Amino acid sequence: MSNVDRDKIKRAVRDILEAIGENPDREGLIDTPDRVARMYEEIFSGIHEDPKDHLKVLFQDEKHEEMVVVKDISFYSCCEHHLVPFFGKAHIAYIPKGGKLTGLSKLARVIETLAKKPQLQERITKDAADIIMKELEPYGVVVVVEAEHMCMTMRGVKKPGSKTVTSAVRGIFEKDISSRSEALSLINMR
Ligand SMILES: Nc1nc2c(ncn2[C@@H]2O[C@H](COP(=O)(O)OP(=O)(O)OP(=O)(O)O)[C@@H](O)[C@H]2O)c(=O)[nH]1
Ligand SMILES: [Zn+2]
Repeated sequence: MSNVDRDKIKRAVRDILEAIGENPDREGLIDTPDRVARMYEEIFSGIHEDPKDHLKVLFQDEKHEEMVVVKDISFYSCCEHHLVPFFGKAHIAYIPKGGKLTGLSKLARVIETLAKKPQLQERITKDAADIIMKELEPYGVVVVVEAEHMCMTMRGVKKPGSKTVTSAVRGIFEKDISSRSEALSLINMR
């Protein structure tokens, strides 16, 4: 059972097409409201998921207490101000504690779930760091997100190629400058 009211989206998209002066009944647009409804259901599916549910997979027997970095996690999200895409890469470094090591893909899944709703880049960054801290209770976590916002490139201020970089630093990384530098250099290593 879907949580999305597809018929309501279809009606709204038809209204928008009319409002911009298009003919929603012309051949090329006739199925567009339905396509947009299905697309919204897909790209906003994170509204109905809890990102922390991905972090229940733990490898408790592995006593790995060294840094783990998953970088270049590509994501697509939608800016909550204009409902146009912003997209880029997220990088996560954490130091697991007490056997709370999670599956690598689960870190990417946290980003994926957070991205699939109307969002702010800062909120994805901060929420990912806070959820990992709460669920995995690691020594620390660093999340860096770099993205291009289409509301700044295709319209408005029109600055194609401009990138926004946000970071959230938690736990040991807040105070231990050498650990933080190691995490950031691993993230920046190409
Ligand atoms: N902090 C933050 N701002 C964002 C994000 N995505 C879009 N924005 C900004 O949200 C702001 C909305 O500004 P408004 O003045 O209300 O809207 P606007 O008239 O369309 O603004 P312009 O984009 O400057 O034309 C813009 O500065 C966008 O660049 C984001 O993820 N984080
Ligand atoms: Zn925007």
